Amino acid sequence: MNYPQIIILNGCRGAGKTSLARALQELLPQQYLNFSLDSFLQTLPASDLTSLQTAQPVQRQGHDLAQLVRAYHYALPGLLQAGCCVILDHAWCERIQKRELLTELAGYRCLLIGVHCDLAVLVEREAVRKDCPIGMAAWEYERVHQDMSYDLEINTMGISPEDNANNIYKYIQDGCILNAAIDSLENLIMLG
Ligand SMILES: Nc1ncnc2c1ncn2[C@@H]1O[C@H](COP(=O)(O)OP(=O)(O)OP(=O)(O)O)[C@@H](O)[C@H]1O
Repeated sequence: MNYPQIIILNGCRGAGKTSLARALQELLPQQYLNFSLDSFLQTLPASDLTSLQTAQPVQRQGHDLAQLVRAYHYALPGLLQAGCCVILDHAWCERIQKRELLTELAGYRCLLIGVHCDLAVLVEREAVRKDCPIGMAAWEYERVHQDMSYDLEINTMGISPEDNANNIYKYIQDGCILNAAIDSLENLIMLG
């Protein structure tokens, strides 16, 4: 089977991307690494990570969140060139970050998936978490799917991560069409 080299799950914080990524990793016969910005943030000094998660300024010299996001994107071709398959999850909200990600992935077989969930549910899920500032879900909700087109769109409400993973696997087994990453990149370049 012609598996995608990279599966991107783009959706708001709390939409269920990590749960879906884990279910998909278990289901797929091909091994995929689950790689997210959190994989990078976990390498920060613990107190800096706590500051980030509570929307406090990080005082330490050299801290640059935009640089970390760039590093996250730039690391991807290295993983793919080494032969790894990757499930990537994040809420890409800024046009420049969407363009940077998709530029790095041009030329790779990329399955781009939009992960949706109603705002009211996102706000409920956000309220019980301790690792992100309140209000981020609503901010992301307005931006995350802007200017993007997807190969596949899924909703995490009323359907389990395992069932959504099954639907994605079926899409891959049916010889999935992988046009959305390049279509989205062309659109983002045109928008400037
Ligand atoms: N399909 C689903 N149905 C119901 N609840 C779900 C579903 N998927 C995830 N959840 C719940 O929603 C919460 C957030 O899930 P998850 O961590 O997977 O989201 P996320 O999009 O990866 O968030 P983040 O971007 O912050 O890592 C968790 O409590 C999880 O149990």
